[in-house]
Amino acid sequence: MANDIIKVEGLCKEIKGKKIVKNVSFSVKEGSITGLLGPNGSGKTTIIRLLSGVIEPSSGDITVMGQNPLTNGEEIRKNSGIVTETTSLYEEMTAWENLMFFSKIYGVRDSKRSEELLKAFGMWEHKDSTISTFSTGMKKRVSLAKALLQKPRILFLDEPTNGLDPEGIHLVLGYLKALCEKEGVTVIICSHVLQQLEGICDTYLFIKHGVLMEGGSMEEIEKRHLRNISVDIETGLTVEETVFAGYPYQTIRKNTLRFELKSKEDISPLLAALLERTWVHGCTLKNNTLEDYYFLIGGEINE
Ligand SMILES: Nc1ncnc2c1ncn2[C@@H]1O[C@H](COP(=O)(O)OP(=O)(O)OP(=O)(O)O)[C@@H](O)[C@H]1O
Repeated sequence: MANDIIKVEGLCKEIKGKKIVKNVSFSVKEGSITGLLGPNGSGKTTIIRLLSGVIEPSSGDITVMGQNPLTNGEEIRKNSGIVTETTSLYEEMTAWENLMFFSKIYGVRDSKRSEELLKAFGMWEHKDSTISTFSTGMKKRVSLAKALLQKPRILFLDEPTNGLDPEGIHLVLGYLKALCEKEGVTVIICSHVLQQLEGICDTYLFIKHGVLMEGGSMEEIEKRHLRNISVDIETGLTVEETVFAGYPYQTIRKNTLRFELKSKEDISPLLAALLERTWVHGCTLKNNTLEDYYFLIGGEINE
């Protein structure tokens, strides 16, 4: 079992009399990918800044890699990579020159690391082009390579997919997940676009108005919150009723019925009953996405 690389207990941050982070507690396992999810202004960036020691908490305890960010922020930042919304690359230098420049600053002697990272993020063939000629997505990939140069133990990513097209998001998150798994990097990734992180993170933390509403793996969240489920089934069933085999349904479109079930355990007997009668070509759960849970839990929270 991996150890906790980040521990946060009763964290509060007030800025100019406004409570931004409210009594937040969580821990992060080394080598895991954690998604900090919430709408604009919910406090995600503030939490990242508190963890990396850029700002001080009003109260509460934080331990990152066994250190207190307040007193050992420098040490934490030395062992972390960070990608914020601004790229922090030199626009008039090439991708390669940027990585060579930052390698020198970080004390990374072997240029093989830059080569390996540019290849991992699909940027090797563009290494000699200047950053100013790159699209947002290409800049983002070089920024990620830069953040990973010194083999950080923790990678903080603040909205890393902003400005990327759907294909770019898929590629960048895919590369990132593979690389971090290989190198055992712990990743904290902030996003307000919940669907993008579905399937990427080991743990999800839902933030709303500075409050941590829920935290856990997708399975844990599902177990705690999935009550009734909606399932769309593509089938040839044509009976003019609203209940089949004891399960209520409505017709969504030709050959697609939406069943309302009490639990996932109902899916197999329902499909078996349908298959006895006719064909079934597909079955999709409709209300178990991250976003569904976020809104379900957000609606339940009583601040
Ligand atoms: N230095 C500051 N002074 C005043 N208010 C601040 C400051 N920093 C953050 N805030 C406020 O704190 C709240 C949370 O901001 P934060 O940037 O942490 O949210 P976020 O969840 O990262 O949002 P986004 O998704 O837009 O990046 C916002 O209402 C913001 O206006």
